[in-house]
Amino acid sequence: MGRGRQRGRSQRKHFKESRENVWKRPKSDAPDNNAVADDKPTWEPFLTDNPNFEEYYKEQGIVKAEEWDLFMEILRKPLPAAFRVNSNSQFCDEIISILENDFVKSLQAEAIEGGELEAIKPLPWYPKNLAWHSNFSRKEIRKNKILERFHEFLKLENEVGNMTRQEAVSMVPPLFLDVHPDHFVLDMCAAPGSKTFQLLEIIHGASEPGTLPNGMVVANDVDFQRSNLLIHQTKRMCTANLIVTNHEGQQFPGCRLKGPSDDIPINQLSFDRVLCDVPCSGDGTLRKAPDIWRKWNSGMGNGLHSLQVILAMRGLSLLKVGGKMIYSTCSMNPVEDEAVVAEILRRCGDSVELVDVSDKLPELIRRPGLKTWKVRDKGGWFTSYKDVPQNRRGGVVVSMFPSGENLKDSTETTQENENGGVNGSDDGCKETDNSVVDAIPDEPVVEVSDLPLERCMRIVPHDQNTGAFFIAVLHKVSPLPDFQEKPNPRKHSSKKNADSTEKSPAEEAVVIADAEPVESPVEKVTEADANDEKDDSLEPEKQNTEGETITEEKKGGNTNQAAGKRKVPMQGKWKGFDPVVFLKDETLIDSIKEFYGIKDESFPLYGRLVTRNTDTSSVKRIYYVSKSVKEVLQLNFAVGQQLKIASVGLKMFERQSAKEGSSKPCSFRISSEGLPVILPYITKQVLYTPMADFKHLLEHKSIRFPDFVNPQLSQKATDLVLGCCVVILSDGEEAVKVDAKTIAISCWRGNNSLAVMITPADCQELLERLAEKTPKTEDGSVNGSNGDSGAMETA
Ligand SMILES: C[S@@+](CC[C@H](N)C(=O)[O-])C[C@H]1O[C@@H](n2cnc3c(N)ncnc32)[C@H](O)[C@@H]1O
Repeated sequence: MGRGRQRGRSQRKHFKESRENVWKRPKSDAPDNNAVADDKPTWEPFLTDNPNFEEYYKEQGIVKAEEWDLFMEILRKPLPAAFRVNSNSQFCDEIISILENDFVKSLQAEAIEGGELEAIKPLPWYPKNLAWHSNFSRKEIRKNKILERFHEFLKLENEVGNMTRQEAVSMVPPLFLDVHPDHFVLDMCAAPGSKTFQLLEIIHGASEPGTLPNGMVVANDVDFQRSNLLIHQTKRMCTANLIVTNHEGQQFPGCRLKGPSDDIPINQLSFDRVLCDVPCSGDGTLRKAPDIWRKWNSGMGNGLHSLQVILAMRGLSLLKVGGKMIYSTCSMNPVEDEAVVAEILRRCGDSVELVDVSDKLPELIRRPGLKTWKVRDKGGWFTSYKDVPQNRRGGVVVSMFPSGENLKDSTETTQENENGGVNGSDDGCKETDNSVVDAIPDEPVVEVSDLPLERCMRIVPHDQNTGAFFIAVLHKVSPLPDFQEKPNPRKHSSKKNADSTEKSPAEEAVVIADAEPVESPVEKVTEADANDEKDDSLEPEKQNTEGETITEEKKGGNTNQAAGKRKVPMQGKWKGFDPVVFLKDETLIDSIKEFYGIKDESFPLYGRLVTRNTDTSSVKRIYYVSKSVKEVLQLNFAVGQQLKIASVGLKMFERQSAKEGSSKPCSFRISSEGLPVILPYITKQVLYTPMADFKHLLEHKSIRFPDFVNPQLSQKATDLVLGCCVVILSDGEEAVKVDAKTIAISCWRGNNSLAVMITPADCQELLERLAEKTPKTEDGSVNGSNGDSGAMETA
């Protein structure tokens, strides 16, 4: 059975930031206030004008003068929807085939009606026809009756993890990162997680069923609520190779052990690949988030520049020598793009190169990075830092300019200004030979960078009917200058309080712009939801003699709980975060192994199971972690829990609820999320079921033992021990070898019946896939289901 699907998510909640009416706004927002006040909110299209925006980008020469009108025309049009098929899904080929053979044709008439030649088509630059562009906006797909079947298809496949709706240009950065399955990858600003999902797909790309890659992804985001979107997003992918953390990227801990340790294979946290997809003004997403038209001003980009520089610098310092990092934004603004890349190249000297990737993905139309640009603030335009009056130097910093130098006073010793930008070139950085055209004293100068910034890429909307994006590929060729390796001091914090949810206007715009899930039922997230082992009181952790923070597991009752008080969860020094605890309770682990017939040599459980509760007796969920994640967790314990972990591993076992009943030998059932990974190793509690009974089970959610179509199955089902079992679709009732195409579901063997333990969406999706596999009879009906529900008993 393949990965990339999750059957049985519980507690689905709806994402409150619904983006319905994205192209409408309340009339009260309109500058024309002549509208009569009315209790009823009235809606009108968003304004798609902003003179400041136009003036800014004309002046920057972002596109040639003759292209300007087309650039603006396309920017004002709603963004066509794009989506990706999950390459790890066991139904990947089937989904692509449905797109190619069904929807390409069936939607064409509607596309022609709208003046387009094609309704949907694969993005030519994305490998293996996995990514698709549609000529309909998201709103059209939602509202147009003729597109209803397509809409339902997208919704369902997105929900079960077979597809992801993602803006086309946002799919680009992971493709340039050159990730391999054994890489340790850091996604520094990861929420809501569409690129993390892509990175995980690549990491898992070559794995056989039941095997895990050697690599892993650490997905980090400072914003707790957005991290929960990310957790939800990546749950749709069956992965034990992910840690989600919640740090300011510029402070991301290096977890460096002071001395070598025989027990811990790695002695610091460093990465082969880093994705630094920074917070930005987001004007590349104007077509998707037209409210940015109203909010946009040049201060948004200026205000983020210094944070972007220090995020990128921290990314590079966490990168291994020989590793690669992508710096990307969904902004067109050179102050957030080329100026940041230029500054990090200056700071890193010869240790980092900007990679020329012009020969990669030739079908992707992009433009070279700019070599010259200007800086604007309320005071006007500046072509050089020397022209910036003293009273504007708080907001405009020298690193925003192409030379990165205060040309007039370049010999002066200058200091970091309050925004964290660096004045002058005496910050220990290599001097660059940026040229200055027309550098006559007191005359306006045009600075042109001599750094190879043309190697950066800018994707503009009118080249291929997309949003805009900026991407730079960096290669660390040697250690950074010493002083650049350390995390940035707190004064560079992006927020006063790292855990605060307060946002600058620009960050707010980002949140709106890239909160990808629109109508998908993404969980509404709260801190309590994320730490949803609410009943679990937690033991304070103890320090062992080597300074290791340890959490003790107790076999007895929970004394804190007895006291009737819920303590604030505590993960080492991190308040509000449940602890991460390696499960060491041998009795419990042995009972699981015995019940499902798992041999530890083939599928190690010891050392690979973690919980979020110090008290084993009240653990509700047990997570499985890959060897790579285990090693990072060990290192993290050894360095005093520097990582603030929001989520880790793959939910593998869940305590049976009272509703399900109890199974004496083992009180943990296999979670649908974890099933694909453990399936090849389960030798007990398995029922091999031919198509007719398998479909019957999915259709009716439960079968009473006498009602199996195949009478031998009645006996085999009765022979299972009361409790969780796994039903595998097979040709007969005999065991089959599990492979990537094996279809299996978690079930519950009750007193008199067998019941599925997967969500209705998962049931529906499986039934649709199976209908495609089932030969049709002459009258066109589908074979393999007896259509007779019989009397059912729920678990
Ligand atoms: C452009 S979005 C990232 C989009 C994401 N890479 C994706 O593809 O889904 C930028 C993210 O940076 C986060 N962020 C803002 N400041 C940050 C900081 N100092 N450290 C880490 N993340 C930060 C925001 O919460 C936001 O989720």
